[in-house]
Amino acid sequence: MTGPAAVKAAARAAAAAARKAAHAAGQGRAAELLADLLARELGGRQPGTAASGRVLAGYMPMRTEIDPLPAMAAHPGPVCVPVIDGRGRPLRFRQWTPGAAMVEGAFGAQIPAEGAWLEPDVLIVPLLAFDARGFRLGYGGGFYDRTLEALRARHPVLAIGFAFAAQELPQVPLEPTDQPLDRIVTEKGLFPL
Ligand SMILES: Nc1nc2c(c(=O)[nH]1)N(C=O)[C@@H](CNc1ccc(C(=O)N[C@@H](CCC(=O)O)C(=O)O)cc1)CN2
Ligand SMILES: Nc1ncnc2c1ncn2[C@@H]1O[C@H](COP(=O)(O)OP(=O)(O)OP(=O)(O)O)[C@@H](O)[C@H]1O
Repeated sequence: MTGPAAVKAAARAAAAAARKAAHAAGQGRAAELLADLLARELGGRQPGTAASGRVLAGYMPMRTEIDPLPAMAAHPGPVCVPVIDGRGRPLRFRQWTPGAAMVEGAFGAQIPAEGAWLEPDVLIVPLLAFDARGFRLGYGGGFYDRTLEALRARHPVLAIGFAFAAQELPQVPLEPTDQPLDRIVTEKGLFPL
């Protein structure tokens, strides 16, 4: 392997180690800070407010990812989580509620056993590393890049990276297909982009 893919693979290994150490130290009030940002950006957290009309995509935390579940549970509108539809394809999203029956999906992620397929306009995006330009490094499937590209071609999208502060890199290695994040939230609060 040469070129950007090899550079990304090396960055992934270092980022995974940094995330593991941060995860062991705990995420503090990170999920509450994320819920606060969502309420601020989307306009409230009560049923009947503007936020209840917005479809939020979260994720089921795997490995040492920071846990967004409390922020997902606090969203007043529909919430969904990613489902892999095949290599080289954008993610699909299935409705999730706290306590929904889950099964193991591709690559070890938990996915809802049943439920409506939804199109999110706000996404909490998992990552291995991020930088101050808003670029991210994931597990290398290109799933979120393809997904954000497709969603952004259809309607405005708010993509919020959620991570430990220790996952910041000076510059994430880039490829032309990388889609930037609109916001990044860590356990220290909203990260200035
Ligand atoms: N919580 C969570 N759910 C998610 C994602 C995520 O990043 N986090 N995804 C975001 O895309 C999708 C899952 N994508 C994944 C892609 C690759 C690997 C993985 O284990 N990759 C191997 C290398 C595999 C290979 O190259 O063949 C590895 O990292 O060791 C895991 C998940 C959908 N659901
Ligand atoms: N929209 C796209 N169209 C075609 N190829 C793409 C697209 N987005 C990403 N790719 C390709 O997918 C591969 C993996 O992308 P990348 O390394 O950016 O994944 P990642 O962002 O780390 O993973 P993920 O988004 O799944 O968490 C790269 O070779 C990239 O060129």
